[in-house]
Amino acid sequence: MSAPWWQWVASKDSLTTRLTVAGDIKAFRVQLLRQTVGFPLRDEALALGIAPRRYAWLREVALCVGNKPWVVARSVAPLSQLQGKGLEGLGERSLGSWLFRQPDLVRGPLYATRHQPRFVVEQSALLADSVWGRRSVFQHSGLSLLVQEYFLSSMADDLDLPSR
Ligand SMILES: C=C(O[C@@H]1C=C(C(=O)O)C=C[C@H]1O)C(=O)O
Repeated sequence: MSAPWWQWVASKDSLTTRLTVAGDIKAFRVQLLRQTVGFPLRDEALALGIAPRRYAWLREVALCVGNKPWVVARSVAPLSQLQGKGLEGLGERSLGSWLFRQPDLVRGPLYATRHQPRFVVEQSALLADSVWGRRSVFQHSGLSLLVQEYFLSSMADDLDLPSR
């Protein structure tokens, strides 16, 4: 991985904040693609340490800067752990902004991937064009939340980042 990409992929602070800063005067916006209850994918269940047939909260978003999707993200949490967290009504507000306000937040290791995301295929405007992907599990008062983020080539173009 090139050094400029490492700065993005390996950073453990809020991606929402980083994108807001990098976008400069171009507006940052969370576009909600899907928020639903369902079963996690096998590898997601494994990452969370839960059974694959356990109901989970699934949230998919595009993080847009100046109306262009720079990152697509899918977050997964066991439904039973979400009680009282008030995340159902999050809508187009950033999950990251909420997470990083939690005083007891712990972030697990980051894992990088060159795979394309599997969740946005039906969104033609976002047709998987990921340069790097990553995932990590956040822990906050009994909640384990898997966040998977894929950095898209439109971000590389706008920020003049290398191809990988
Ligand atoms: C984890 C963060 O949250 C971001 C915001 C998300 C959302 O609103 O669903 C999802 C993943 C992240 O890209 C962050 O900002 O670091």
